[in-house]
Amino acid sequence: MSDFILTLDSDPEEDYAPGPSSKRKQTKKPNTTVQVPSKNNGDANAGGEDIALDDGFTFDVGGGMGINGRNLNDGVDFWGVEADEVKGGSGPLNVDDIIARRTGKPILSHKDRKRKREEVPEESDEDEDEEEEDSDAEMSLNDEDEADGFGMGVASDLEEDSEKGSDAEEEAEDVEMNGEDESEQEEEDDEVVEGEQKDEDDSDMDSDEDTAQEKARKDAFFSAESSLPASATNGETDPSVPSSFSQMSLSRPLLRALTALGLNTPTPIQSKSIPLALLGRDILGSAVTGSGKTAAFMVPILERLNYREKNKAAIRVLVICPTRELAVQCFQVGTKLVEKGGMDIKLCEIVGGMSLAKQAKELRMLPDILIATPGRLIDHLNNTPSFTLSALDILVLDEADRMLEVGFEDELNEIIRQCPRKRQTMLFSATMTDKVDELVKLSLDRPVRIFVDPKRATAKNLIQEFVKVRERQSGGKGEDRTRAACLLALCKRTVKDNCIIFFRSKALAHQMRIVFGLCGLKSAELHGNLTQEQRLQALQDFKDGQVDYLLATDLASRGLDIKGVETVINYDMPRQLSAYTHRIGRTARAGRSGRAISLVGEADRKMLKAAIKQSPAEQVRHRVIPQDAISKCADLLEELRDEVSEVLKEEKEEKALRQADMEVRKGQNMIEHEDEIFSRPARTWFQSEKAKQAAKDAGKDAYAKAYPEKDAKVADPNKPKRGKFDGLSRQQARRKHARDLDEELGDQGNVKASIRAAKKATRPVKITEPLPKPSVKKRKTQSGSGNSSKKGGKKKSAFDTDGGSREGARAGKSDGVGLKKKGGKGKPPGKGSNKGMKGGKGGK
Ligand SMILES: Nc1ncnc2c1ncn2[C@@H]1O[C@H](COP(=O)(O)OP(=O)(O)OP(=O)(O)O)[C@@H](O)[C@H]1O
Repeated sequence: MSDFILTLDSDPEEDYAPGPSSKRKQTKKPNTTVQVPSKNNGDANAGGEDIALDDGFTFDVGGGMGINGRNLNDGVDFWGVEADEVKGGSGPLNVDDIIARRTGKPILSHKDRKRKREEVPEESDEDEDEEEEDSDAEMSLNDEDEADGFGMGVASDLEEDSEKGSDAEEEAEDVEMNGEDESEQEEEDDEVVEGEQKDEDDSDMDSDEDTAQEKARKDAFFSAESSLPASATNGETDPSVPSSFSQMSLSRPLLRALTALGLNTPTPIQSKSIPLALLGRDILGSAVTGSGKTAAFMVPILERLNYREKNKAAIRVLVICPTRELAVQCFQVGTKLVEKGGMDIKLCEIVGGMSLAKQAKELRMLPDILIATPGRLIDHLNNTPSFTLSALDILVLDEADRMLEVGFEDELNEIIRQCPRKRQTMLFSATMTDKVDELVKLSLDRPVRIFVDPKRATAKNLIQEFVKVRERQSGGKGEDRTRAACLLALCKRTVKDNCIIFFRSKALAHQMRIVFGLCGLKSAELHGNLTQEQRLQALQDFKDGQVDYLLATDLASRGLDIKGVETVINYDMPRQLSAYTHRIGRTARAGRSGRAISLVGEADRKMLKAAIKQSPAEQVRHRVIPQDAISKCADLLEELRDEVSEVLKEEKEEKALRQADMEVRKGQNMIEHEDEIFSRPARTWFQSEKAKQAAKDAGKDAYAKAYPEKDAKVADPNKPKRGKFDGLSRQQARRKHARDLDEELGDQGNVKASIRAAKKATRPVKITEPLPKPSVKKRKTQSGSGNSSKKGGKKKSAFDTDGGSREGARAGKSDGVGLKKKGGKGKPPGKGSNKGMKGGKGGK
């Protein structure tokens, strides 16, 4: 493999043009009525590591209540009150505004900066000078590093990489070897990851290695190829596989719609699955990302609906998607086809975060197709009267492997339970599982497996680059700091726009957005901690080219089809190969080109190997970012540290203000709409609170397994074990030692014990606080205070210090004050006092 991997050793490469005409359109913001987010957003990613910028960071979820005159609110859920009934609001909190306020400069997109330069040439010069100055300033900081020799070692190291780094496997080995001399903490991390990776190996990487038993089960479960029509069973080269939509005997309106949308020739997955789907067969479909799987199920659905009994309204098709964004996108594809074809088919999207009342109203109209996320669908199944799935003919699970994962399991079972047994079921994903155990629960009926080019996991025109991240590259400030510096260097020098950057945690994505803003890079974030409005806005801004970078969690990794995405950057490698495949699949879609750049650190080495293993060698590159660029960015990050904290602080304060404002408005709405709100029956859920919590915990566990905390504590075999005397006082330790010795010596134990006692008696006693020396007589009297109290004397408290038991307890020690040696009778110092106490008892 080594011969095929190119090394890119320099960064400024503006001329790199991943895709022809793939630029996103700069459009005016449309008035859209579609929304996004979800509770089940595939974004089980909360937590995870943070960069070292601010550990105590808490998230802003923004105001989010404001409608702000935008048309985004049609379906937004305000505790059941229609959106237009909610008044006021100040719009979502935008961290860019805070940054602009603090820096006094608006953050412009790459395109806007360019346009500004073109429009006002003089200003443009100024701007350019400014940028130059900035970089000069950074340069000088970097020079200091080089002057102290720090840069040299790393530079030589990188040169070494460049020479030998043409072999990606070697690269992985290299990372592995480097791990050996890392810190203790990192060794701990390694152990955690290795354990996890082993599991992943089982589930994710070796799925194609079936045992004979599993093969037999699959043969029994799946439809035999011979039972399929010739057109569907053979490969792409088979002339009987339809090579055009017109050969599929589709109705005119549908053909018209396909042509209008520019879908002239079916993709391989479409060629193979549409004819079978039209026959009503259950399908398990898999093809690389961006290969047109949505149309592969949407076209046969619409075609079959064209021939339905039109006088009988019913919900006939259900498409389930794991995220709201994906459901919305799927709804849009279906709606466009219906509109362009002028078909009489009603679609309805049922996703979380949108108005329940509005959705209930739409459900009552009995749309033909429902496109839903699981949680909201179940909510309606339980709480919207007369809504049922009893007339369902077709069930589609988009991103089916994700839907089969822990976290969605219970909800999926509940939905399947409510679907009629006799139905057509279609499952699609780029990383589709064909494990029978997972599929049986969907009660498929002899499904047909359509795995297009199963050996190919990624798109043909997708270049995958890997950047090695080493702690010492940022002056030993930690791997996270190096990662952040590498990312900044990449974005400042190479990837100027049309880029999605994936992060393992929401907090990290947010912090990096602030860093980007302070560096003048225009970005938006997309993850589950944002309000629906913020998520929708982020996606729209990115699609419109208003922002250059979309900083996202895995919420955005599946299914999203955003035209013009040229680069995907993995700030950190995901813990599952399927997640990696989906992330990088956001670029190089529908035959276009694209590239994925992954920052690979110590903990990522297994995933790196797996990623390389699943990709053709000619698509894999080793990228080297020049050390001086990394150092400059590391210094810049250090400089920005305080400012980032300040922005976070300001954001938190603003959020608190908005929260208070929101509460007031919420209260007002509650008063205004009290009757309506309280007249509704309480909503129910299919699970008990306990079961819901258990499912949640299972999801969390699965997440924790997939995303182990970096600093998770694991047993370190090198760590010295707890000593047998740890936690014991000196006296207790001596006694224990003596006991052990006695046990060891057996019969001789008594002799040794006497010797020890004699030795001990000759030891000087410690100097302690002098206490009044009580006379033995007095002690005796006091010790017998229990009796004396019976005789009418006041009972002494155990805490009284003027005698009594406490004094007695200390007497042994106080007796010896003044380095007085004890009498050589072998009596330990405390014994006298004990005796005194006993004497008291004896007085009873
Ligand atoms: N027959 C076709 N001809 C040209 N373009 C097509 C065709 N079918 C689909 N496309 C386009 O390909 C792009 C990707 O399609 P789609 O989102 O369905 O891919 P996918 O396989 O579902 O991807 P993922 O696995 O990431 O979910 C879309 O922009 C779509 O318009």
